[in-house]
Amino acid sequence: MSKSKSFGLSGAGKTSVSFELEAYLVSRGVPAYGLDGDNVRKGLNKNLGFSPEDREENIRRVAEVARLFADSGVVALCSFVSPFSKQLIVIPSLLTRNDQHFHFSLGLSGAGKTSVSFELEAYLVSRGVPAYGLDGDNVRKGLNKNLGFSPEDREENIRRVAEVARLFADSGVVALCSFVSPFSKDREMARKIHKESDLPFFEVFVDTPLNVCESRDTKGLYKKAREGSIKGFTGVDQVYEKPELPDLVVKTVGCTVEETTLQVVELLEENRVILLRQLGDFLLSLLQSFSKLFQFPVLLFQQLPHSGIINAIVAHPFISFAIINIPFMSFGEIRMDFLHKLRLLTTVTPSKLET
Ligand SMILES: Nc1ncnc2c1ncn2[C@@H]1O[C@H](COP(=O)(O)OS(=O)(=O)O)[C@@H](OP(=O)(O)O)[C@H]1O
Ligand SMILES: Nc1ncnc2c1ncn2[C@@H]1O[C@H](COP(=O)(O)OP(=O)(O)O)[C@@H](O)[C@H]1O
Repeated sequence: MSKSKSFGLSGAGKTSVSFELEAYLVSRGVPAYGLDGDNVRKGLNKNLGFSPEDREENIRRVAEVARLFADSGVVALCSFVSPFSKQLIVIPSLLTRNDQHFHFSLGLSGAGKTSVSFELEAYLVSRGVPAYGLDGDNVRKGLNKNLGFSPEDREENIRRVAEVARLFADSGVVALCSFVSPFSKDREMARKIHKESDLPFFEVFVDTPLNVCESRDTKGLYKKAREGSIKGFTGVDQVYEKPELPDLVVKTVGCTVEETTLQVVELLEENRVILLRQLGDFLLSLLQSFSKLFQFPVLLFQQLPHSGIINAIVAHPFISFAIINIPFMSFGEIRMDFLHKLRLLTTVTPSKLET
């Protein structure tokens, strides 16, 4: 996979080459996403103009976002008019496109946002759902390294994160964002950015009491804040506005990271971001009756929800191959789609299959 960044004069054809390349890569199963003036200057970099300083900041942010994409396994194809050329790292990946969505987890420092987000990312990726965690560690050290913790900087931090998450969602990767995000208006802005693009947005409040966060003091920052060597620390000398209507509230006291994560998984299942567990049961029972009837069904599966089911199917003596493309569909729609595909492959009528 070659590294890619196109530069040139406006109208030189950079964007169309990038689009062609994106389509080519995606059609061959290589996740790729084009970043250009259209999707970056209208969102993430809309507060930048065209002075030399702003152009430099524009490219710096693009390079940082491309790095995040590369880190998530998506080839970033950047088309910009710019004299500041920097090579972008591109990591080929076996991940496939999936439906878009954005998950925003917020809470005090030490609440458990990052732990839950990591666990959730691993859960989703292991099930073939491309996901990538954005947090203070990978964002504040790169894209947002020119921001601090004043209310204004926190607002800009969340705005940029929401814009980057929107790009991730647009590329087909679930963006899992863990930020303290102490101000309601900033969270509302993040929600609005997604709603305007018709992207699902879930706000998860990791509700861990301040005294617990403080006793965890995972980074030793509460101690410093109490001693006064850090100013404006959330929960100590800066306000934390509790979310009024989050999509989910999770607790972390008296339960493990896995248990807390499972509650978020359930939220995503309920909203059909990930497949319902019952789909697996349905497929297995259908396959069993199908193979009983015809001995050699030919089926090809894509994006199976649970690895246990894949193993059970692959191990099945009568099954060689299966096709199901499972996007953002309801259980009933998936069922219809499955039956339709089986009909194409055989002369079996759905009513026969259902018996
Ligand atoms: N003043 C102050 N207040 C709060 N947090 C501070 C501060 N200074 C540094 N840190 C560390 O930075 C992490 C929070 O960054 P965020 O980007 O999530 O903050 S915000 O959403 O812009 O409010 C947060 O990381 P987490 O512990 O992972 O939440 C802190 O470790
Ligand atoms: N159920 C739980 N969910 C999340 N974290 C938990 C849970 N129980 C204990 N913890 C611990 O709390 C700490 C949370 O730290 P971290 O995830 O870095 O928080 P944050 O990202 O909100 O600052 C970790 O040490 C983690 O192991």
